[in-house]
Amino acid sequence: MALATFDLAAFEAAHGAARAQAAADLDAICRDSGFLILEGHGVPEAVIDGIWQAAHAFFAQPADQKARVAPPHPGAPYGWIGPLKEALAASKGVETPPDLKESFNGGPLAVPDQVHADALAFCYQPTPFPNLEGFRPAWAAYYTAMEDLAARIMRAFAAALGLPEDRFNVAVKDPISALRALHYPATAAVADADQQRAGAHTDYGTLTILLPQADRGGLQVQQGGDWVDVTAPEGTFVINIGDLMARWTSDAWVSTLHRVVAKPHQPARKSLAFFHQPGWEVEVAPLDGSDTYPPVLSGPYLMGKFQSTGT
Ligand SMILES: O=C(O)CCC(=O)C(=O)O
Ligand SMILES: [Fe+2]
Repeated sequence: MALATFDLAAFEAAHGAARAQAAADLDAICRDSGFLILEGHGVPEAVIDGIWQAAHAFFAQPADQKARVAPPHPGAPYGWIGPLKEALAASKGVETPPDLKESFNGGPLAVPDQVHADALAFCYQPTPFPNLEGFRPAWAAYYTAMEDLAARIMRAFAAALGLPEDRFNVAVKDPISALRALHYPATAAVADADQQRAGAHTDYGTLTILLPQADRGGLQVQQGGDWVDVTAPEGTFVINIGDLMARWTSDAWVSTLHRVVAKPHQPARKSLAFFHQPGWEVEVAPLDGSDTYPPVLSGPYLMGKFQSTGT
């Protein structure tokens, strides 16, 4: 499926009717598919090359090395989550075999001055970084670039919803976003129909910035009951709406079901997913004042979702 494209730099540079048109186009995409290709993102190539190098070097290590940065206790969110440890479909209440993947996960780079004790015990746990030369600076540079990009997209989202462009500023202050490097090993000769590389799920937060490995397919989005293949041209990101944006917009915007399909004899694939999540205590309630969804607090909501997927 060719996803619709949104040029962020062009939106930011536009004035008057052109800006309103770009915002209306973005609104239509978010109502229709909830997935888009982002151009004009401005993330330097060196930052992207750096994180790819770091991810390749990390996953190439033997399992016992990777295990040194496993989450320090059950339920801790960051570090290396080894193969067959997570089933994303479980977040939708669907029982499947575990996903065919491993991941390295990291949280906010700094702890703000005043944080809730639960936040400190969950999303502000330190990320256990591997002892690989260059890994940590490359990770931090990419994480920072993603935070900045997410804040810019949230301004465009506000415009698309006909709100003041700073409407989500409070949500992007002290965000508790997570960056996840994913590795899906090459698949075997036989695939179990129920087992995917990442089971069908929606993302939990406001928006996800995904960078799939070029020339490796597998990401599929559900459209009209069918699974449709998605690819991203090199130099772009795939952006999708998460559940919090659907809650905020009373389902006017869609948090679309997606998965990474497993088929026999696939080569290994990697991706980088940045999950933007408002600050721990940000309340998300329908912007139209309706009772489509009860209000939730960003942090506890995320924690509940996260805990549903561990095996
Ligand atoms: O690897 C991908 O392309 C998508 C991963 C994904 O959807 C997720 O981790 O939430
Ligand atoms: Fe996802």
